[in-house]
Amino acid sequence: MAAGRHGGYRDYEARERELDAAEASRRSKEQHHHLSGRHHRGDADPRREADRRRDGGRSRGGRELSNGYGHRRSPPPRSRLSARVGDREPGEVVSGSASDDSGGRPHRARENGVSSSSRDGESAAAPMAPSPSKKRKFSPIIWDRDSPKPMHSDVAKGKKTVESVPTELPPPPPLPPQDYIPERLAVEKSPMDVELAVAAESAEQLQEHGESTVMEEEEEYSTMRNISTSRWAGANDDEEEGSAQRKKKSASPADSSELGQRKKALSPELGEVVASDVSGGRTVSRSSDSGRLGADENEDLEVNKDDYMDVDRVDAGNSDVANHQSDTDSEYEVRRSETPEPVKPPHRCINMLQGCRSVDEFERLNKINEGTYGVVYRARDKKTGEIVALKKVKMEKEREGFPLTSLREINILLSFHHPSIVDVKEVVVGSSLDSIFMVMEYMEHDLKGVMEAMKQPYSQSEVKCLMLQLLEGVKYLHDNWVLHRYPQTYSDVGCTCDFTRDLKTSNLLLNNRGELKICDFGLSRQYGSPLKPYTQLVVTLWYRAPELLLGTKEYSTAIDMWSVGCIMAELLAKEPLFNGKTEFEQLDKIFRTLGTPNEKIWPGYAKLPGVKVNFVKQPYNRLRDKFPAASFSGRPILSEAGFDLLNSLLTYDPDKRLSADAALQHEWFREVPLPKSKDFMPTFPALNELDRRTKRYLKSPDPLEEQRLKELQGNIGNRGLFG
Ligand SMILES: Nc1ncnc2c1ncn2[C@@H]1O[C@H](COP(=O)(O)OP(=O)(O)OP(=O)(O)O)[C@@H](O)[C@H]1O
Repeated sequence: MAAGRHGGYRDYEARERELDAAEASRRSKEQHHHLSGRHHRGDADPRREADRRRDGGRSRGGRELSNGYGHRRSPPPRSRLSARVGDREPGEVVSGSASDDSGGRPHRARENGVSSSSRDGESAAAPMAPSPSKKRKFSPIIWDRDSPKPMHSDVAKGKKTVESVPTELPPPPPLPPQDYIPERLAVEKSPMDVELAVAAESAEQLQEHGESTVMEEEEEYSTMRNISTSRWAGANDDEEEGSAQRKKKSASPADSSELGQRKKALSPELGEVVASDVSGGRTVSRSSDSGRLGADENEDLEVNKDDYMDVDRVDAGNSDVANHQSDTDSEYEVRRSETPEPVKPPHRCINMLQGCRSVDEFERLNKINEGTYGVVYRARDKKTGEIVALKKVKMEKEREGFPLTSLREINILLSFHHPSIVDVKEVVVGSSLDSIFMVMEYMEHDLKGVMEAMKQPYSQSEVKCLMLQLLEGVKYLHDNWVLHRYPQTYSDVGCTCDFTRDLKTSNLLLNNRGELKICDFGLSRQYGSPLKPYTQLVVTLWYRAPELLLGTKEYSTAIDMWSVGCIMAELLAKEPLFNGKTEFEQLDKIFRTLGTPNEKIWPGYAKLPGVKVNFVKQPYNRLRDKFPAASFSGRPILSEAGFDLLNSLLTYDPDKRLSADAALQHEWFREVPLPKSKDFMPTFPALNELDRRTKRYLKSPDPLEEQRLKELQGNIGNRGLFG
């Protein structure tokens, strides 16, 4: 069994298997259905078909290279591959010993516009014509779209800007049914469509939470918060929601300036507050320079047009609307009348008027981990008995109140529903209202911890199972991505906001049902600059895309795909692919493996701010050396298709890097060994249920830790290490 292979947890897993036998068999069928459904879905679903076409045929069956050059799935004729070593371009793949291992068959691999050649330089592919049809899909949703011009900032200097204007309208994001928005309002509503409101009543209600001590003992961050007087406008309040949505409908982004002003009042941006009087349905718009709810939020504040966040709303449930924003109202009306009115599913949101629950309603079980930006606890909901993860969001130095943008982001997270995304169930407040906690579904492990505990790397079929789930989650985030443009003065924002920066193994959570879920996709960044974490923990650079390391001012969802490539390599090898300690070292490691990029394989490279002349000059891509097709040296083996996927994810030019959608269609997932069913994925003792000190011992046993563990065992009683 795989479990045995992964660290001797056979008994544990066997117990698990026994208990879950019936359930496992059911899920096995579902999984089978899912996989076969994937095949059929692609053919049956016209939108997916359209996506595939837009991806430039990169999906299986005649797909092209993500680096912009034509590519054949089967090895091309020898004549096309033949070239001398000296003909190789920098960044070119140099296949390793695998070439020999595989009987002299020339390896086809590619990187940055050049196909691979055999290691001895027998062959190298000539670049083929670039495919103009391959464009990275941009987010359907843009914040601050009305900005007169893109705002730039220097990432390397601590300022950052996301500047992405969609070159084409993407298909509507596949929102889950929970997020359904009534047809009439579809053009306006999106998961990102959030309103913040302030009501005097909420202050009183939240004050009733009283004193709490449960989660607070370790907290050092005690500043005045004004969340007690804030709320999200009527998401659960049907009556109010209805009226708010009607107003929103009339406040389309494309509407007149007058409507724009009204919309502004309804959809606050940084620092803007909408106060709602539920009883009277009164809505008052406010704004604050600080971007926070202040104690004096009852004062009417002037609406500043520049502060206004313009959300380009796209409704997932209405692809016509999403894809044809230029349609006239009448055309839209016609389409609406043709579409039957679906039943509105339950919509999860927080009504701050009713107040957030108090953290007192949870019993703390143990501290799971402390991330860079927040502490995560395992806790039990006293009311339901449900085990959850509570993430306390640090708000050190947030003296001016709770950042409004954070509330907006919380609502975004609450609206996300996907099997590969950790569910954020609700937000609860600390006793003194100076802290907030996100209540998340609890996951037993994170991938980083699991890989540290494993004796051997995951098998290829296990990696495929994990990669499929990861890619599904990333695709979901990208389909629902919010593009932000940050105000020129970074300090005006005091926070960053994106859903793309933090794909790394510690943010990939696993449970003992073989499920992988992405956590921490941006919220915590609301509370501080990513370059200035609250703790002194080192922010890992291992998964960071080269364009970010080189200080690009513009980046896209492609940065996540680079991280996905790094994670795939790490899953296969059980060690990080590029583990630099500094940005320079990180780039150096990347260049030594993939070759030093140049203008030819990465147009625009030379103009990137961080490009230095003293980078290592490595003319070839040596990635294949690390993942040969056959190996007697203990290196992880990877088939041609697998290497093709890995190399496509680790393509230098972000525009040519494989998208999540295209990656999901990659032939590697369809060749043997097939992806393992989740039900047969290895399981592990739930380290997250243990005290961190115990965890530390299990990860790296040493005499000192052993002693500490013995002491600790006195505290955990008869429960045993694995509970
Ligand atoms: N829902 C959850 N269930 C179980 N453990 C979790 C959950 N969410 C987070 N964790 C644990 O807490 C750790 C830190 O969480 P998270 O990444 O959200 O915090 P962070 O402050 O953003 O840290 P970083 O920026 O370093 O990733 C994770 O690596 C994981 O071990």
